[in-house]
Amino acid sequence: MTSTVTPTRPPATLLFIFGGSGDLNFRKLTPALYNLFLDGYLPEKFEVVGIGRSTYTDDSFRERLLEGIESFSRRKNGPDNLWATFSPNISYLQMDGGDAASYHLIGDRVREREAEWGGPANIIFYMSVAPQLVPGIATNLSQLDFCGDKNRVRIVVEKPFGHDLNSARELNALLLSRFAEEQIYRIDHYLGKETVQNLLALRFANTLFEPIWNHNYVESIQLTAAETVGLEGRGGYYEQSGALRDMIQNHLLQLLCMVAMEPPTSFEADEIRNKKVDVLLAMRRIAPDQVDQVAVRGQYGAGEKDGKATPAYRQEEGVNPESMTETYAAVTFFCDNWRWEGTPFYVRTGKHLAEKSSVITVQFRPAPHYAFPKGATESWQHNCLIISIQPDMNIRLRFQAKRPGQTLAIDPVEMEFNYNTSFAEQQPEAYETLLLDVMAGDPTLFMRADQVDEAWQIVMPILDKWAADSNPASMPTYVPGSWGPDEATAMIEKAGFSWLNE
Ligand SMILES: NC(=O)C1=CN([C@@H]2O[C@H](COP(=O)(O)OP(=O)(O)OC[C@H]3O[C@@H](n4cnc5c(N)ncnc54)[C@H](OP(=O)(O)O)[C@@H]3O)[C@@H](O)[C@H]2O)C=CC1
Ligand SMILES: O=C1O[C@H](COP(=O)(O)O)[C@@H](O)[C@H](O)[C@H]1O
Repeated sequence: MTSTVTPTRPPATLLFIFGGSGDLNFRKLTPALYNLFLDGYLPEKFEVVGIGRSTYTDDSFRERLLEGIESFSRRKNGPDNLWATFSPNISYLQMDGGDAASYHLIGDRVREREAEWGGPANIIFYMSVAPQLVPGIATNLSQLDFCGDKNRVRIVVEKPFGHDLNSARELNALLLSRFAEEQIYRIDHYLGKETVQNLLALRFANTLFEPIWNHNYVESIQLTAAETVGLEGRGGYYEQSGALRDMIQNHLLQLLCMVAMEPPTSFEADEIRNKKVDVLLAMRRIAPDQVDQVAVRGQYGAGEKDGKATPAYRQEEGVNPESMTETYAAVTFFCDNWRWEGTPFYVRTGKHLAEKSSVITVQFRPAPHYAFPKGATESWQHNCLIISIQPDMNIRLRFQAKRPGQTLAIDPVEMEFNYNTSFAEQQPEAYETLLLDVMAGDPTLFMRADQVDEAWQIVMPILDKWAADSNPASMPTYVPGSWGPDEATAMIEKAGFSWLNE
């Protein structure tokens, strides 16, 4: 989060990307770095070193990265082929992250560059590799004599952060035995999205909402992250993960924290993170015998898209034909504190759903009394604040208005704020914001160890209950292109609500 008004350029930075030859760097990291360069945010002295076992020369590596930019960057190559100016700052280091003996190559590179730049630089190690490689790489890095320097050495750890509470604790313990907490940047890319950061502005830069932002006025809150895509070739990963681990334990619980947190007294990283972790600490723990009442899972069945048959999840490549991995999850959470006691938070996510849509809907209570004549309120709907995170980026306030004419009738209408019409600026990608924050040493939008731990504690009873069920017939299914399994509808309707597909 850019806590200063205009970010100053970070100091000289040497960024090593373990997994430089991988998909994440190709699709997200280098495009983000290049956009930062185009916008003038990168340090004047800057180098990226991609690391992997594959064979590349510096030139062939740069060529591959340019392909990624042409395919995936919001700006492509940009004006005047500035890639030709930027790409000499990129090089490739062929090494195996598990081979401790080769880490002197990193030490050599740091010393060379610092000698050339005339002083110490920020050194960032981005772990864009499978999670099982992270402990070994972190251990090997920590042997380098400069890695204890808290002021200028940082490591960035990609998701998934652990597979469950125990493995997350082990990973945190390992990292914290080698690096200080302030050196560890645990990425949750949702927190880098503009519309997610705007939740803080919406809530804490306005007086309008705060008086009614509590259980007295808010009847329920829904958080949805619906995707139309399926596995996109990540069957091997997803089969070990599932919707609850992949999206709810991290992204959606982080969003919930931003919606539910108390006002911070400052924008200091730990102040924001303390307020967020307070929400997690207050969340009602789910007893094993309550799981079926508050959580629903599902798997997509076979379907059709654009006139072509699509396979059921269990027929996807890399997926067990009797898989018990959920591609949809919906959970009812409660936050037991003064502000939110009794207000349910309905959270859901899934693959192959009807729409790509991440949206937060705050539904307010009805007025205590409607004095209008009978029939006038037939079209009445709840007052709602609908916060669209993506792909639409807008905030809508739904309220009632009198329909013009001599008959007294009220209809729901909306006021809308839309990023595209209100602001001329382009939206930076989440990874642009997050990479700039790492370079600037601002951890506000990154997860602290205690946040990760609490989030795992909250979902573990559900994961344990689901893991204990090995009967393939017990997994609810849903039609691709729908809004999920009927069981999810039943869960929310039993409580007197319905899913809002806004
Ligand atoms: N791709 C995405 O969109 C997203 C990915 N992530 C996370 O980012 C991380 C990377 O994902 P992704 O890029 O998709 O994975 P890939 O499988 O595409 O890339 C893995 C990378 O790890 C490198 N690697 C593997 N073994 C070693 C080793 N022993 N030493 C050095 N490098 C090694 C590979 O390089 P080589 O084979 O050359 O050694 C490759 O560059 C994962 O944790 C993933 O969960 C998170 C969110 C989104
Ligand atoms: O972390 C992940 O997020 C993506 C969805 O991200 P978005 O920015 O497109 O909403 C999801 O597809 C993926 O499974 C998950 O690992």
